[in-house]
Parts: sequence; C-alpha cells; structure tokens
Amino acid sequence: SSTSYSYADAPSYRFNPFGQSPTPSQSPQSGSEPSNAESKPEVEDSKGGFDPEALERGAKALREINSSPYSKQVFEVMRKQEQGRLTELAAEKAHQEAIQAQLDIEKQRKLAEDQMNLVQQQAQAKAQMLRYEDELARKRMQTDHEAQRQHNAELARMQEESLIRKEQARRSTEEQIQAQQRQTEKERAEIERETIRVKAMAEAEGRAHEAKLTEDHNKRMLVERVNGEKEKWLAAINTTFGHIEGGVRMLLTDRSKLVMTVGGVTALAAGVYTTREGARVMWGYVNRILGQPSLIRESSMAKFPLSGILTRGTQKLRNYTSATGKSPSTMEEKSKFGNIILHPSLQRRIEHLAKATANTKSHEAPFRNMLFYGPPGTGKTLVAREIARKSGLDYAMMTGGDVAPLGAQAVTKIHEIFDWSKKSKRGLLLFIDEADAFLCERNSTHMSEAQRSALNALLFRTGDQSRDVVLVLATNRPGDLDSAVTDRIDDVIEFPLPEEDERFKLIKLYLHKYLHEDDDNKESKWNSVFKKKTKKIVVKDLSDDVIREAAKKTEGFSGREIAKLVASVQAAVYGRPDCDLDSELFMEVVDYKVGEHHQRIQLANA
Ligand SMILES: Nc1ncnc2c1ncn2[C@@H]1O[C@H](COP(=O)(O)OP(=O)(O)OP(=O)(O)O)[C@@H](O)[C@H]1O
Repeated sequence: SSTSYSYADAPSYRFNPFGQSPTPSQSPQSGSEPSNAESKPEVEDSKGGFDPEALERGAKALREINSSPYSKQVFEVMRKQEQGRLTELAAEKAHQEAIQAQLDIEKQRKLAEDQMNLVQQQAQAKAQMLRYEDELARKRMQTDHEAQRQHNAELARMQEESLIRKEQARRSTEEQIQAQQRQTEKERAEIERETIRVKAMAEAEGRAHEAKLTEDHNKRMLVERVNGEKEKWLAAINTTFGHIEGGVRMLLTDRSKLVMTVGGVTALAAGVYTTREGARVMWGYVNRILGQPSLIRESSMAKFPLSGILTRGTQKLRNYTSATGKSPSTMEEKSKFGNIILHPSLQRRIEHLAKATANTKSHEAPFRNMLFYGPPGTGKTLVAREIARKSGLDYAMMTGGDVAPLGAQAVTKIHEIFDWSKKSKRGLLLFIDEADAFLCERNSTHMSEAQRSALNALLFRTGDQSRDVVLVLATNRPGDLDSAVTDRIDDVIEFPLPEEDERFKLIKLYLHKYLHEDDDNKESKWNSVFKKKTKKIVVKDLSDDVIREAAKKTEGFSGREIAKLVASVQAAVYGRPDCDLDSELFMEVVDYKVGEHHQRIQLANA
C-alpha cells in the first residue's frame, strides 16, 4: 500500500488564480521529496524563478490522483480545503475589515476629540475675547462716564458763573435804575419847585398888576369921590375943628381933665395889644401841650382831650347801637376783617398778631414791632388800621415822605410824636407808611443831614422794647431800610399780590360796595334831603362765572387796582341812560383795564 494515497499524504496544493508558483503545504510525513523540492526552488529561483520539477511532480500527482480510486474524495477534500481556506480568508478579511473599522472609529473618535478640543479652545478663546472686549467696553464706559462727569461739572461751574455774572449785572442795573430814579425824582421835585415858584411869581405879578390897575381905578374914583366930598368934609372939618378947638382950649385950661384923657387912651391901647399877644402865646402853648403832632396825618386819638371824650362817647354809642341793632352776621363779619380780603394763611397770621398785641397790652408786656412789605395797594395800611382796632389800641399814621421837608425841625417833630404817644392810655400803634423814605440806610448819599438826625431820633426812641408804642412800618422796598431799623422789627409780614381766589372775592366785595351800598346811601340821602328818587343800578346776569373769569384775567392786579377797576365799572354804568350793568359791559371794562395794566407795566420796564 505504498501506492495508497491518504489525505494526509497527498501534497497540498493551494489554488492560485494569479499563476504564482504553488506552495505545497509541508508536512513532516511528506518524506524527502518535498524537502528536496523546497531546497530546489531556491536554486531554480536563482536560475530564473521557474521550477519545472515541481510542475512535473504536480502533474504526476494529478495523474496518480486521477488513477486513484479516491480521486473523487481527494478532490472533495481539496475543494473543502479550498473552501476552508476561502472561509479563513473571508474571516481574515472580515477581521481585517473589523480592525479597519475599529481603526476608522478610533480615527473618527480622535478626529471628533480633536474637533471637540478645537471647539473648546475656540470657545475659550472666544470667551476670553468677549471678556477682554467687555473689560475694554467697561473701561471705555468708565472713561466716557468720567469725561461726562467732568463735562457736567464744567457745565455746572459755567452755569454758576453765568448766574453770578447775571446776578451782578442785574444788581448793577437795578442800582443804576434806582440811582436814575432818585435822580429823576430829585429833578422832578426841583422842576416842580421851580414851576411852583414861577407860577407863584406869575400869579404874584398878575395879582400886582391887577392890584395896580384896581388901585389906579380906585385912586381915580377916590380922587373923584374925595373931590366931591372934599367940600362937604371941609365944611364938616371946619365945624369939627371949631368944636375941637373949643374942647382943647377947655382941656388946656382944665389940667385934671387933660391927664385923665391921656391916661385913658394909653391904657386902652396897652390892653388891646396885651390881650392879642397873650391869646396867641396861650394858643401856641395849649396846642403844643395838648394838640396832635403835625406829622400825624390820621389818628384815632382826638386832637384835644375834650373832643376825645366826645369822640369816645359817640363811638361807644355807635358800638352800642351796632351791637344791639345789627344782625349777628354783620358783627361776625366785622370780627373777621370783613372788608379786607387776604390770603387765608396771611389773614390767620394777622388775626393772631392782633390778638397777641391785645394780650400784650393786657399783660403789660412790651409790644412787638412789625414790618409790612409788599407791592403798592395790597392792603398794608388797611391791615395796620384793623390791627389797631382789633387789639384795642389807639392808632396814628404818618408817612415817611413828610419828614424830609421838615428839615432841621424833623428831630423835634419825631420826639413830639413819641411824647404825644404817652398820652394814650390804651397804647398807640404808630404806623409809618412809605417807611423807606426816611428810614433808609444812613450811609446813603441821598440822605440829608436832617433826615439822618430824624432817623437817629427814631432809633433812640425805639432802642428799648416799648410798652406804649407798637411801631408798624410799611414799605414797598424793605431792602432799603437801615439795618438798625430792621433790627428793631419783631414780625416781618409780606403782603403779596392777591391770587385768583382773593381777586374773585375782592371784585365781589367792591361790586357790592360800589354798586349796592353807594346806591343805598345815595338813595337815602336824596330821599331825605330833596325827596327825589335816583335811578338805581340794576345788575343783570352777572354770574359768579363771569366774575371768576374777570378774576382770572386780572392776574397781577393789586387790591387797589381791583377797587379802581370796579369804580370804573360803576362809572361806565352811570354813563348809560338805563343804569344797567350786564356781563358784556362788565367784561368790556375788565378787558380795557387789563390792557391798561399791561401797558403800565411795559412803560415801567421801558
Ligand atoms: N386786601 C385788600 N382787601 C380789600 N381792599 C384792598 C386790599 N388791598 C388793597 N385794597 C384797596 O386798595 C386801597 C389801598 O390799600 P392800602 O392803602 O392798604 O395799600 P398799601 O399796601 O398800604 O399801599 P401803599 O404801599 O401804596 O401805601 C384800599 O383803600 C382798598 O380799597
């Protein structure tokens, strides 16, 4: 069975589709042939790569196989071997592919990681960039903010400087205006004085001329009359002288009669002269002791004691009748500053001051001096009078403008006022209107020596707190007052221009006063004296709305201007034949007055 061919012995040939030399699988049982065949190819390779022996052996083996009864099995084995090898190759390939896929995945993962790293780095770089930009923006903003702040501070500083400059310019302009006004007033006063002097001279000349003419005429008449009567008189004189001659002769002859006649005539002349001069001196003395100082323009105190008793009696009687005869509402109104319209807060303050002044007197404490200031016509004088009335004090009013013309006498007159004030048992409210006219700064160049002395006299008399005199000063220019004067003031009260509500009340008050009260008074007077009926003013459709509109339009009007406006309304009504007042006429007058008011302001500002 050396010819039998087992699968293990069969030479293993691998299928080689590319024509490469087959590599027979070596087995330890394959004998020496394969080993020879193995060593030979190396020789053959060195000869040119072709080994014909192997081919021969292969052919021989094929022949043997073909001739073998197991050829089929051999081929089957070979096919299976080939299939196994192919499967191995496929497995190998799949393995390689799996490895490749693994490598690919690894590569992809690495790539993704790299990308992720890159993205992270980019994000970090971006974040860093953003942070940097943010930092830069913040720094820029801080710089801008600082610059803006400096700019604002610079602006504020410039505005402040500009305001200061403006204020200085305003002050200097005001001072110039005031100086000009003073100059103008002085010039006007001089012109007025000159005009009065010229007028007086002209009048005197006229009067002299007239007197001369009259005198000439009279002279002529007299001469004629004298000539006419001369004869008559001559005759009478002759007769009289005849009698006198007789009498004188009798006197001269009788000595005692002569002495008596001369003595009687002398005594008569001396009596007449003494009586006249004595009466003059006495009157001056009485007036000085008892009378009212000449600087006082208005006072509740009577000029002489007797008339004071009479006035007080009449006043008491009037109060009694008013208290018993009048309705409670009228009395209530009186106690509430009925005819003075003020802002409620100001009214409360005034009432409080009046009460405090009254209580001060009853407790015999020193009085408090007051300063009222505000635009003209806002009720300062009215309120001062009302405070005196309410507090139960006497009241005296003087005006600062009266002091300067007194010259050197001013000091005496000021002292006279304070001496006279002591006569009041109730205490005196001394109201000095236009106080700035004589109580202005002492170092003012426009102040005369006499005025300065008068101011010093007043300061001397008001140096201590007084139990007799309440000093109430009113001025439109409180800034002009001397600091020593303002130092003596305890309460400073501003009287502003009335607001819309107050204007409304003022218009109503004066409408009532001028259109109704006046009418009633006139009616009764006419009726009682002439028994004649006058036409009454009839008010038609003058509603509160119309009055309110007028109050709105009269912004900037003082109380005095409103009073005058209503007086103009009254005049306009009297200009009508029917004496009817309707809203149309009323608004017409209001518009006209408002225009006039604005014109006046423009003129004052020009
Ligand atoms: N508050 C007011 N209520 C009622 N009437 C007023 C008021 N204010 C002014 N008047 C009217 O104006 C007139 C002038 O008022 P008053 O003399 O009190 O003003 P003033 O402030 O003293 O003015 P001036 O500063 O010019 O002396 C008064 O007679 C009155 O008719």
